[in-house]
Amino acid sequence: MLLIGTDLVEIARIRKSMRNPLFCARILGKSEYEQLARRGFPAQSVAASFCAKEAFSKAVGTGLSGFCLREAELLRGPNGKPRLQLTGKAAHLAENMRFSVSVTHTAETAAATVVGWNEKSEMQISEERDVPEGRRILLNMLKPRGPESNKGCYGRLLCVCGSEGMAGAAAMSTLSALRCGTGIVETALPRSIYPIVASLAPEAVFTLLDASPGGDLADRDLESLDSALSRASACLVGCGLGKSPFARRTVSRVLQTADVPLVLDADGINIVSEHIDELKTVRAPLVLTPHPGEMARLLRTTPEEVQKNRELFARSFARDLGVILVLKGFETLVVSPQGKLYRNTTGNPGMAKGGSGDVLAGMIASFAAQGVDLFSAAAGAVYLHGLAGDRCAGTLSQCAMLPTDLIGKLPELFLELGR
Ligand SMILES: NC(=O)C1=CN([C@@H]2O[C@H](COP(=O)(O)OP(=O)(O)OC[C@H]3O[C@@H](n4cnc5c(N)ncnc54)[C@H](OP(=O)(O)O)[C@@H]3O)[C@@H](O)[C@H]2O)[C@@H](O)CC1
Ligand SMILES: Nc1ncnc2c1ncn2[C@@H]1O[C@H](COP(=O)(O)OP(=O)(O)O)[C@@H](O)[C@H]1O
Ligand SMILES: [Mg+2]
Repeated sequence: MLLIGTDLVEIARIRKSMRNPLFCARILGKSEYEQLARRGFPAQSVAASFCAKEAFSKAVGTGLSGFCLREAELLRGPNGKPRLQLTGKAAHLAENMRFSVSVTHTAETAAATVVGWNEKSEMQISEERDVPEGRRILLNMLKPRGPESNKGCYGRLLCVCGSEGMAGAAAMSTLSALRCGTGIVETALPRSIYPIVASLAPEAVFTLLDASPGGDLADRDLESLDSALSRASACLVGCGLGKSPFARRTVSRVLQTADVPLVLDADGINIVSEHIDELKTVRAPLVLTPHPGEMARLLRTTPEEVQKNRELFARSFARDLGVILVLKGFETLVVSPQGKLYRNTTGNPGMAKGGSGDVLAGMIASFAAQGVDLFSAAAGAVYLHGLAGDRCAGTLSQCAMLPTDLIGKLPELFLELGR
């Protein structure tokens, strides 16, 4: 976009106005006033300044009432070249624009022409406007990896996930966390499923837990869990954990002791939904990632009611409990306790398969472990997870695509994001 404004003034008219001693102070900005004062306020130069202001007002299309005249100053560089210096409302009007000015005069008249153009090309502006919010969040939060960085720079995520019968949930959350760049992923799981998960995720390290003979978490394991938590920069609890006494004690221990960001998913949510006020006593920053069924358990209502009131319920839950809430499903919502809301635009029904949520939980937790603020970690992961889903649908079909395919798509997407 190109803007142009021009103005012509009788110098005699300005000379007359200058008989009022306040005239120059009223129309000239501070630097402009000082430059002209040093030259004894020549009337033709004051007239040129006046023209430049009027020409600028025509270029931006506001007229002289759109800003204070002192805010558009005509200054001269050491070589005499004029330029416009804009402050206040005038600078605001000129946002993202650059201006050039040219002035001239004869014995009777002074004139100025102002030309303005976009600092960024039309294409750049339209490209930026077209970048979806989720992608902007992702690009802001994913810093390029420094050449001398090491795994310690990318966080240590503790995943407390999996149980006999649901080893897959532990594997999928561990793998997706690894694929999102965390330095170390440590997964705490029942000893019986360790060989399965370790063979699927050889990069992870493991803490093995044994249920006591009564089916509860053994005292020895409480120590292992505490020690793993003390090493972690974030923790994910709940994917495929079940609701056994062992799972309940594990969730409660993590909630009570963690002071790093916590992602609570699946059975982590199901377990706290039985005594939801416990969430108010948790010191750690929290993200909860319920699907509508889990949200219904949290609110003691039905999934149908949740679906009818998604935004209202998500907002009030996040506010009342002081947590980030990710209400999953078509157009997943991410809401902060302060009322910030992200509505996702990616994803498709091909993701409506057991395991998609476990993949998402690992992604959010991975970003949180790398130090990304929890709202961005959640919104960025939700966007990326849906984008992976859309790509998978395009190549594998909504029918045949699998949650593990979402993890397989991540490298291609990170490459496109330049990370
Ligand atoms: N391979 C593995 O190891 C896997 C392990 N997994 C692990 O399984 C555990 C149980 O988790 P889960 O989500 O499968 O069961 P659950 O909480 O009872 O939810 C179902 C209920 O919620 C409702 N509902 C759900 N979505 C809804 C929607 N969009 N919109 C509306 N309603 C919806 C649904 O209602 P319905 O439609 O049936 O009336 C039903 O009542 C958990 O630990 C998880 O991590 C799984 O991740 C799979 C892969
Ligand atoms: N129709 C849909 N459109 C977009 N995303 C969907 C759709 N159905 C499911 N998903 C996404 O798939 C994931 C399912 O999570 P969840 O129900 O917890 O699965 P699971 O626990 O089986 O792993 C969520 O991220 C959800 O938003
Ligand atoms: Mg789930």
